[in-house]
Amino acid sequence: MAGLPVKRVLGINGKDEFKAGENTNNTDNNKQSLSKAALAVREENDKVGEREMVTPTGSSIKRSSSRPQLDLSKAAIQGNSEERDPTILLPNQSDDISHLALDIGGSLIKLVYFSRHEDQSIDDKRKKTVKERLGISNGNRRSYPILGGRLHFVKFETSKINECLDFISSKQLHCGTNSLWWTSDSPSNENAVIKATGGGAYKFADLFKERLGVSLDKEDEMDCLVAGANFLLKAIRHEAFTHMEGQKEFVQIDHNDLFPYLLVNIGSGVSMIKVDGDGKFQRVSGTNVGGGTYWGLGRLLTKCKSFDELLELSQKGDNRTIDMLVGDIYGGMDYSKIGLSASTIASSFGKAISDKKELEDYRPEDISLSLLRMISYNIGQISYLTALRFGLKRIFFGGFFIRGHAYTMDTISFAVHFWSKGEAQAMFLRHEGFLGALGAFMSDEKHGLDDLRAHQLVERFPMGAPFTGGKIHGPPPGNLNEKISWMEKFVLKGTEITAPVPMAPTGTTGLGGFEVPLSKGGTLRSDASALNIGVLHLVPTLEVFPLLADPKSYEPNTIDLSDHNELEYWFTVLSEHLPDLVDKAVASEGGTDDAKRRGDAFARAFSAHLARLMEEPAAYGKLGLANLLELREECLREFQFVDAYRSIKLRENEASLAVLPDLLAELDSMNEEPRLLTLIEGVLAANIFDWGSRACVDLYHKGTIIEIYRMSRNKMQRPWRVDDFDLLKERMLGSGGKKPPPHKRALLFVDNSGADIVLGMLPLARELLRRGTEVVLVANSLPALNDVTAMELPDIVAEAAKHCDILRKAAEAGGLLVDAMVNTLDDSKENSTSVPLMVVENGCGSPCIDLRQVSPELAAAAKDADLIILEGMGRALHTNFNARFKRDALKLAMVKNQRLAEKLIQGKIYDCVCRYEAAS
Ligand SMILES: Nc1ncnc2c1ncn2[C@@H]1O[C@H](COP(=O)(O)OP(=O)(O)O)[C@@H](O)[C@H]1O
Ligand SMILES: CC(C)(COP(=O)(O)O)[C@@H](O)C(=O)NCCC(=O)O
Ligand SMILES: [Mn+2]
Repeated sequence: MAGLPVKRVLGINGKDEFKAGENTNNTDNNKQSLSKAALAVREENDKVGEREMVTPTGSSIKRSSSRPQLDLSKAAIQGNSEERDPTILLPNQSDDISHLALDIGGSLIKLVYFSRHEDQSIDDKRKKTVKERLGISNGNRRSYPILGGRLHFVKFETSKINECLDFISSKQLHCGTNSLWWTSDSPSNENAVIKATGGGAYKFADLFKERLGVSLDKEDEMDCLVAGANFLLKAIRHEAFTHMEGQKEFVQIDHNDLFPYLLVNIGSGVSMIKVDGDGKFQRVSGTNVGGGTYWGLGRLLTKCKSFDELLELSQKGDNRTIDMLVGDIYGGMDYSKIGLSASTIASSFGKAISDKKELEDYRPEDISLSLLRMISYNIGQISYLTALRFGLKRIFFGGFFIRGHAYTMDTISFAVHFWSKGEAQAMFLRHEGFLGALGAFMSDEKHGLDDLRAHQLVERFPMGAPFTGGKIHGPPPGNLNEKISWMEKFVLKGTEITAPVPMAPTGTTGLGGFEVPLSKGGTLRSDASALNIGVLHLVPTLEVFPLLADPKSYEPNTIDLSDHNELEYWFTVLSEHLPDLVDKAVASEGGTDDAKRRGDAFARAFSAHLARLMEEPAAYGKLGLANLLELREECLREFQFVDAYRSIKLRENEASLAVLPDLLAELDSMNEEPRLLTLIEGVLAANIFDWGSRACVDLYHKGTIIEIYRMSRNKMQRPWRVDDFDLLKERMLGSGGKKPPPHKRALLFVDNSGADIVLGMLPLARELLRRGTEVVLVANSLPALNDVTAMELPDIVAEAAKHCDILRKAAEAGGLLVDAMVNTLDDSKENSTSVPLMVVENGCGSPCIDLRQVSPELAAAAKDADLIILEGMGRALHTNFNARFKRDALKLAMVKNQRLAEKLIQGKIYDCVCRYEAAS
């Protein structure tokens, strides 16, 4: 292979070939289906109407955008029109059909609203052919009452109900509630009804009628709490967690073993509900000493202006100055006979009776902590006693008193653990205070949420989340421009988002005693930046990959970032990559001022996410490396960078296609056995073209695509670090003169553009086709780094097919060449006898793949597949390295990171993995 003739040499960074910002967008978002990734892209309002798509073959296709069009009628500038970027109000712009439910409590108003874009999926001819081949009917989508959309969570202080009304009004959330919201019926405001629960549904009914013209349809509060909790516990994978001594751990809830449990909702007051099933429950207890008590009494005693201020004070407090401890009574000794340590609180605020001090003589910090401990501990204890009374082992705590606050949760957990002697377990819910609002939302008929399963929900964390998951200050950002302005103003000035998170104290156990909390920073993360619940995307079409050997125990991530060293390492890798990524992203959008501004906002937003996760790795649910890599792509899309590596991909495709004929000729001159080896070597060598790897990007400065490819090939020395080639060879070619039957259908999860797909995976696909194996190329639904997408692949295949009869016939048979003009080697258009070559999208927009959430096309294609080939670091190492399949699986990757090589395969950078696992 070293002698591979090179027809054209294209420089990786050659200026002639690559003009930053050239407008050759062939990767407009995939409008062929509503995959999870495609839905994410539609999240943001995009102003692109029609785009011209230039394919690698040079043909230009007009495609109408899948994005909603803006309704500019009655557009007006808000505020000062002299400003450089004044806010433009689009009163008639409404690309969403919304639906809203409220929980108006004594302290807070919780709002859950649903939005969805029109169903704009387009089934083009090519896609139809693939669907026909795979036996996918369009009918099944209609069986879902909901077509997909997003659930948003917002809260307001009840005392500021006008802000809430303004929010509803500005987002027009009250419109459309009267129409069948899961259909596309046009919204109307006449006799609109909003589902509402909580006391405020009664108290503020007239105000809603007066201000918004809507009636509140009241739902029972307990019904709603239970419905909300049951939904979250069944449908959200990382919803419930334990919190002990500062350690947060997500609990996998088995749907079949959820009931009975005790639900403790700590709002202003506290409700304790024994839950036996959906709609089966009884409010068995409660206490009037709750969140309202802490906030109310705390405000009187400390003069704090807000709940957060009070909570923040507690972090600097020392309750020993005000609480009477066992040691105070026993002269510094434990009362060990009954299991009480000297540091156990004997009497909350007990010291205040014997001292001659007045209120002013106590530090507000100490008062706040004493109060927080008193109330949390008391609730934990009553909860346990209630659980004991009904024989319940599991207690879930909700309500906004908890507010994700480590010390509060630790105190409650401690009480439950202590009194139950470890028998009962306290668990907390990530959507803590939204149970009632969610339940009210679900009480609407035909919402369809009941039927949703965890794999149909994708949680995303856009920077709008401070507004959706947090407290609203002023009008919500209506579009990207407003969001960026907000980021510039607030994120830059305030350091809220990167502010330290309250840490739980370590070593809080003892015989019922607690030490003083060791707060890590002085400040509590402000509510407005508490990004720990995101927007829930409902994607009913997603499916679990059917060939997973054990879907229940499947964990996509190989690298668990709950290990702090690991997190720190990847945090640094991603931070260092950021400036280069921003450059590429900005260039991909023409390098305009607007693109620069968006690039800046993207960098700030992603850095904020990283900082947040460094402080609290489990803030968004269980964190693995795949989540971080996906978050980066989502964040790019949030700031409308559709495809940062577009030009690079095009250039590399072109360079690789130019040398493909020579590679194919050389392969054809080989015997079967060396050919198979050369093909696998080729895949591994070509996997070096990875713009996500720092080491590889440095390498690209040193040569042309073809030089690097050739160098990489030359270094291919067996045995590879993981080398199951002989097993693969035996399965493919047999041994002792016996020829095994070929695989029926292979799924090839492809990775990067350029050499990787053209010189690596396509030749391997061709070999399989030649042997009579159907091939399905599985590619990303949306761009991620330089990964090839399902949209781009048909044109690449069409180009390659010009040079290869096998590929051409198979692509024709697979319906891939329906609209590409292929300069065929064979003019006759006889019916192809070839097995088909097809392309399906995987439903992802990330370098990694979570096989619990794949596109329906991929799931259908998998049914007849008996070989799975996963290629690349993201798909085969960072994720799925340990995944077991029901069919034969081949995992191929070059390890382009020293640390990963050491950790995973005890090797070094550029080592290769060829892991073959026969069906299990
Ligand atoms: N920003 C906030 N303002 C007021 N109270 C808050 C805030 N954040 C958390 N809380 C706490 O949450 C409690 C309200 O919890 P919630 O579940 O909303 O109950 P309710 O439905 O009774 O309002 C308050 O009493 C207070 O202890
Ligand atoms: C993002 C990637 C997983 C993509 O790799 P691929 O799947 O293309 O082989 C990989 O580039 C990566 O892990 N990059 C970060 C590590 C580094 O810069 O060393
Ligand atoms: Mn890749």
